[in-house]
Amino acid sequence: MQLQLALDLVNIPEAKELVKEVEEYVDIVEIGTPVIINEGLRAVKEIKEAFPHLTVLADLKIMDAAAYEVMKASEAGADIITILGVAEDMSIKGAVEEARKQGKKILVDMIGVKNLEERAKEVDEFGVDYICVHTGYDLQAVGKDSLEELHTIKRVVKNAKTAIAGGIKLDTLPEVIKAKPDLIVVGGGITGQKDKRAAAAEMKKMIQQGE
Ligand SMILES: O=C([C@H](O)CO)[C@H](O)[C@H](O)COP(=O)(O)O
Repeated sequence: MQLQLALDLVNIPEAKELVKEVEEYVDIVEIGTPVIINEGLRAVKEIKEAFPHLTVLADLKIMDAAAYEVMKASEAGADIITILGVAEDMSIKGAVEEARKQGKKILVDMIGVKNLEERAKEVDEFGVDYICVHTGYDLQAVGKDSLEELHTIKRVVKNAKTAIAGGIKLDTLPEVIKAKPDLIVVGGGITGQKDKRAAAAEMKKMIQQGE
């Protein structure tokens, strides 16, 4: 199980400070969609240059023009790029093909997918690297989480790695760990804490103990 730090509500200098604080405990650093909207792919480039040893994920949540956007994120230094599960099959296949050319990986974000079981099976056949269930900020605000959905993809996904994102905190992490996803994405559960390093260290310890 790997731990991904999601950076969403920061600018580039703040992102660098944050990564410096917790890098020892995280496996992947996500440059979140809001950061890319604010700063562009320059954020991916600067973080990869500052931390070349870390795996960097660009959370583009691609919906269209997939091959082109995967190419651009790859050029900026992203190791993993996200596309939406609700995108067209052609787009997801195009993203995978371009990622293979570039030596990168594709994570499919299943946010908003209505028939999760059916779509996860389909997307899994396209050769994607990760399938991620995700409760976005707007549904987190009304108390939703993705634990049930994680159990669903764990059951039906045969090839890709499984991942979960959305509102995971220290107190909800044990239930997530029990379901054994390959990747656990945490944003506010680390970045919103006073002692971010301690939160990341504790999460990493819990994940390692759960393996
Ligand atoms: O993808 C995300 C969200 O859509 C905003 O871009 C977050 O990175 C993801 O939800 C993880 O962050 P937390 O929910 O704060 O853990």
